[in-house]
Amino acid sequence: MKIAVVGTGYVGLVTGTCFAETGNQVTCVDIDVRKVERLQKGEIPIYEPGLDVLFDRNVAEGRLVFTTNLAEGIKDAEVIFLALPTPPGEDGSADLKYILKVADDLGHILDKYAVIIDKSTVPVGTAEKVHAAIVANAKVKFDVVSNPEFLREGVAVEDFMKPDRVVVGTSSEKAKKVMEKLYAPLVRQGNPVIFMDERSAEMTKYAANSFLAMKITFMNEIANLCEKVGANVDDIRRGIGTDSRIGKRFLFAGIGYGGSCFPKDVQALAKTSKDYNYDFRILQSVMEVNDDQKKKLLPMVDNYFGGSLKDKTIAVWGLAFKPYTDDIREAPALENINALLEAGAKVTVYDPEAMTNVKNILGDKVTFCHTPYAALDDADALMIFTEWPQFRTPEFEKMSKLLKNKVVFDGRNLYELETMREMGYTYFSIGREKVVPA
Ligand SMILES: NC(=O)c1ccc[n+]([C@@H]2O[C@H](COP(=O)([O-])OP(=O)(O)OC[C@H]3O[C@@H](n4cnc5c(N)ncnc54)[C@H](O)[C@@H]3O)[C@@H](O)[C@H]2O)c1
Ligand SMILES: O=c1ccn([C@@H]2O[C@H](COP(=O)(O)OP(=O)(O)O[C@H]3O[C@H](CO)[C@@H](O)[C@H](O)[C@H]3O)[C@@H](O)[C@H]2O)c(=O)[nH]1
Repeated sequence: MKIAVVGTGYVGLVTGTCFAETGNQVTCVDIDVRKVERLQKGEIPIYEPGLDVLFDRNVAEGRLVFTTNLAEGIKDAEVIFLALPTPPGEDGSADLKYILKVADDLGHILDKYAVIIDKSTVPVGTAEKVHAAIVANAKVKFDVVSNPEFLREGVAVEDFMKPDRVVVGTSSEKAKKVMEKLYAPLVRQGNPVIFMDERSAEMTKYAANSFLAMKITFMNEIANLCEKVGANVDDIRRGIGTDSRIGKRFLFAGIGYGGSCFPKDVQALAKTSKDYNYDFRILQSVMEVNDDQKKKLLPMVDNYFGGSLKDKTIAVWGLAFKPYTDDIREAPALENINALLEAGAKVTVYDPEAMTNVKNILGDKVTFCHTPYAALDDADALMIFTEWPQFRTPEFEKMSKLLKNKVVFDGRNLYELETMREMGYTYFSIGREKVVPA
């Protein structure tokens, strides 16, 4: 099949590469000239594990090409994916300007039937808006389908190639057949392609993300209560996660959810509810609790240092919003670093993949270090925001020699309380008792 993917970011590049891998001829289109130049040279602009192998193979075999020219990119395409940004507008709603601009362009240049696929996360009613924007100028027939994406960054290739399910919203039999053919190689193990109408497909995406954000937030509230009543949230997680009705995943309490999706999608669903005069109370609480959770460690640090962080040096491990990505959108680390800087602290940081992106925002306001240990040298305390595997079993003896105070503020519950006690650390984590040296 000949496929065009418009927007070559985290979703578009993974979508394009994976569909090339299943034998399709894919052209990825992006307006970012520098990005397209890098892709044409064989460079992947994002860090996404496993993507390079598929990318290299499909570029080498000529199934994956890149252009900045939309008309050239969609020439002869049977399907055209829109994998464009939908950032929050000022009122929290998803901003559709990128999608509707491309839809308008498509209306002028479509010269044969194609299925236009909304892959971006878009509010209910967007497929109709995209249809209207194209039809205003189109000389040919086309269908607009809603096909939300559920991949997670860091495991995007695996999620895309082996999806739990594929959701397709369409009222067109012709488009349905095209979508069945397209996804057949990815659902061979029996995972379903679930067909529904466009509005339900659009809503399914927001329901999934909001539910997961709520699940995490529930555990964060349990964690906060655990601290007060003297219980351990990790035990609670094991105790309830083994109930198959609850499930083991997405129950990890921590420093709040971040990333490019959960925060904006919960906000956008709340805005949709408001637009339809429905008071979606749980969503309001989820957003409020998560905002507080992200700042949770700061008063503990402040208290530890007697109410002033002026001239203290705080080492930070982990900048990305989660491990195995370089993405720092809505990363809890950033908000905390800014607060530390405002309070007069110096900050030294280490992250295996996300430092370049942070450098673009913070410049020389913080010190970037080449190893986790270099960040600890002469620091007054360590804060942890991302559970990169290399932070899980550090050399505690070495850490003790580098740090001025043996104190760790851990937003990801990486260490056993017993270990920290034995090593003589003061250790603050989430939803577990504070460890103080005997
Ligand atoms: N990142 C994820 O994990 C993820 C997962 C599922 C769904 N989504 C949704 O997918 C959509 C895309 O997200 P993303 O993270 O890939 O975004 P992104 O910002 O990484 O990529 C978007 C790309 O679109 C390009 N673009 C903007 N306007 C364009 C135009 N007129 N023509 C061509 N290209 C244009 C940008 O240059 C950029 O490269 C969003 O709606 C997001 O909510 C994201
Ligand atoms: O038990 C957990 C699981 C996750 N998180 C946090 O939740 C955020 C999101 O994590 P994750 O869902 O793994 O990453 P994303 O790549 O943002 O993926 C989410 O958002 C995507 C974009 O819509 C969807 O496609 C995915 O299905 C959905 O999981 C991160 O800050 C995590 O640290 C927790 O705090 N506890």
